[in-house]
Amino acid sequence: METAELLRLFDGLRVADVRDGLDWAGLHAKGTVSPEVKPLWQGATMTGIARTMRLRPSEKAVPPLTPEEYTGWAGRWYREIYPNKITSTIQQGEIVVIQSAGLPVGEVGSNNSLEWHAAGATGVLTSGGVRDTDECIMQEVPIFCRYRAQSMVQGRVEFDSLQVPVDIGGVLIRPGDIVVADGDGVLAVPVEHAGTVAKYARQELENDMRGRRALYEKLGRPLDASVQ
Ligand SMILES: O=C([O-])CC(=O)C(=O)O
Ligand SMILES: [Mg+2]
Repeated sequence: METAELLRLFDGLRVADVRDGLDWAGLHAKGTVSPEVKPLWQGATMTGIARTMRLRPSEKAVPPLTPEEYTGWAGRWYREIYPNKITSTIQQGEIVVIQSAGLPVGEVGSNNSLEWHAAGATGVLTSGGVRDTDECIMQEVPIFCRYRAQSMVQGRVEFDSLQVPVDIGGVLIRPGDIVVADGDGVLAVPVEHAGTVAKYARQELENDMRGRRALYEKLGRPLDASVQ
């Protein structure tokens, strides 16, 4: 299925609906990412196609360096050990999905998340840390992460690979799978089940909208986008 068609199928579906769709498709045990992975800011939502990157902890020793030497050494780390291979590969409607090295490091920050967004990514999902969080929140790129962090990557994290299956909060996410995230957390739909899952998720959403719309009317409450 084409990206545009997949995105159309999942357009407007809440995490709760997609969870139900997975159940209806017999996938009770699949999809739900650990609730430790949360939106960085209240109101963040995103739906997109996974473009994955795996990072790994480094065991390279940091040599004794003067601050002047450190500038060059850190720059080399970003060129040689942690090269930015992902930005130029991003397609419109994708979500950058990062299997973190799992260290107290901000592998995602206000700069790279905005760069990925400018390249077409709808949002960012990481099993690890984010830094520059106040700016990330101000920039309003949807980011879902496990924790906040402070450190840069040099001396700590190495690039491993692009477009490999990754583990995000106990869920295997493969390149091309559909990621849906909102205030209820994150889930991933295996792409081969996308049609069935979206169909029953849509049925759940429409039933729910009808039910809540009737309650809105009974309460004399003005209708909003969630019920029409
Ligand atoms: O420099 C990094 O690797 C992460 C970061 O702070 C940013 O992208 O803003
Ligand atoms: Mg930064």
